[in-house]
Amino acid sequence: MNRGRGRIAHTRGRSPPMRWSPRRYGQSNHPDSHGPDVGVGDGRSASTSWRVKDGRKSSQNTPGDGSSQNTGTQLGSSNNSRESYSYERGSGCSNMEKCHLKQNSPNALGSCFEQNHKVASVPCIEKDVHVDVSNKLNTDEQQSDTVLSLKPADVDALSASNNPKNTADPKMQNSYQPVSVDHFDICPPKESTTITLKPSLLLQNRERRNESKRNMNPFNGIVYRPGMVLLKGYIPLNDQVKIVKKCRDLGVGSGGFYQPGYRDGAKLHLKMMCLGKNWDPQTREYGDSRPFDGVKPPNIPDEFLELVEKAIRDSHALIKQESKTENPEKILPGMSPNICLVNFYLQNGHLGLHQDRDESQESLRQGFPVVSFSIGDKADFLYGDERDLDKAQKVELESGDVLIFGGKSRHIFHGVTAIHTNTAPKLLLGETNLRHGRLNLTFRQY
Ligand SMILES: O=C(O)CCC(=O)C(=O)O
Ligand SMILES: [Fe+2]
Repeated sequence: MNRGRGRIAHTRGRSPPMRWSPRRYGQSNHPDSHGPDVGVGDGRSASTSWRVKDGRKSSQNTPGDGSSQNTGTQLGSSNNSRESYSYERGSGCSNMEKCHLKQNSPNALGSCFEQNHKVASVPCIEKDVHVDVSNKLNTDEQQSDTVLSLKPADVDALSASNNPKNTADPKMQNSYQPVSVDHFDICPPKESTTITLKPSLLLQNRERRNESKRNMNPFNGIVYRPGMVLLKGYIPLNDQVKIVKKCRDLGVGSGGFYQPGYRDGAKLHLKMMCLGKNWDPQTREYGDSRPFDGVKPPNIPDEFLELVEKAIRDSHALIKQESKTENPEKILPGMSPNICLVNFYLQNGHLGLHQDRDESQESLRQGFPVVSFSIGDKADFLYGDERDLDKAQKVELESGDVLIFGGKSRHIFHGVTAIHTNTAPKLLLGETNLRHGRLNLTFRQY
């Protein structure tokens, strides 16, 4: 599925205000509507830690009456940043015919979170626990190793444990949403039966020529606005390969990739792993370990930190040149990252417009930048001063690009609306076996 393609001309972020055309999204009335992005029942079970949410059975809701829905208004009432993702969640389940809960609403914003809307043949007891009986997997699901697989018996068991009467520990009743912690492999080993066609010699040569041109003639830097810089093609291919391999190894280990979700049960449409510190989407706080399994996130590899430092230095040189200022740090402060959020977007992955505001007050006040590495498939990155897609600008981020936003741009709303399948450099795929999708690393200083 390619939801974004062809909507808007790519104009390096200087595009006119965008218009989302609901009709292009089929039955959905909101652009951010999409299908599930978590694998469904392929027989492998995830090591999933289930905790009780609030003991209510969602089957008590009258289908379609909206009573089980969380609304953007509810979420929007808080100042916390990442919850704004939720505003961008779909307005309706794309599988309304089969969806047990029929959580749909004609209202455009935030009325339905498409919480992994798997269709259910048995009553679902949590909004995000649906069981797919359709046996229809989309491409992304087939690629995902992360599986929240529930059989009717599991649902019964969960239903029983979810009943407050059956819950031994009353404290558990307001505890964590289920988190799937099996380790998602961004570079799954090739199956012996898979025939991989090598990229044509012509294509490989073209990529090699581009790569050596790039090495001779460094990056192409663009200042989009004060404090926001894009370093096009900044990360050399061999460094991209190293980053992918490192993230792969860390991602399958302890503290590796998992399927994050919000407190209300909505899932982020990406896999995530934290380095340095843990960021918890359920509390939107940073901590030293992951609340759902107690694991301390791996350290940020030194090579990553060196690259961030260099990118900031080069951005300063660019700002100095463009703004004729002697003090580029005033426009884009430097920083020493101690957090790195690693996201992997499958083909239908995306991230709603949000601000990154969970770092310390001091960090935010100083405007310490977010430094973002893009690797793999291209993505449409949207940004603007308001949480409004119509007013956002778009920039296409490609493998090797580094985007930095700090200073006056630290609080931009930003998000990812589409991943362009099959656009990653073939050489990168050949060297790493990176799956289709996009790897994104954002570095911050707490
Ligand atoms: O994937 C991206 O480019 C942005 C990621 C992001 O905004 C985040 O992790 O907060
Ligand atoms: Fe962000």
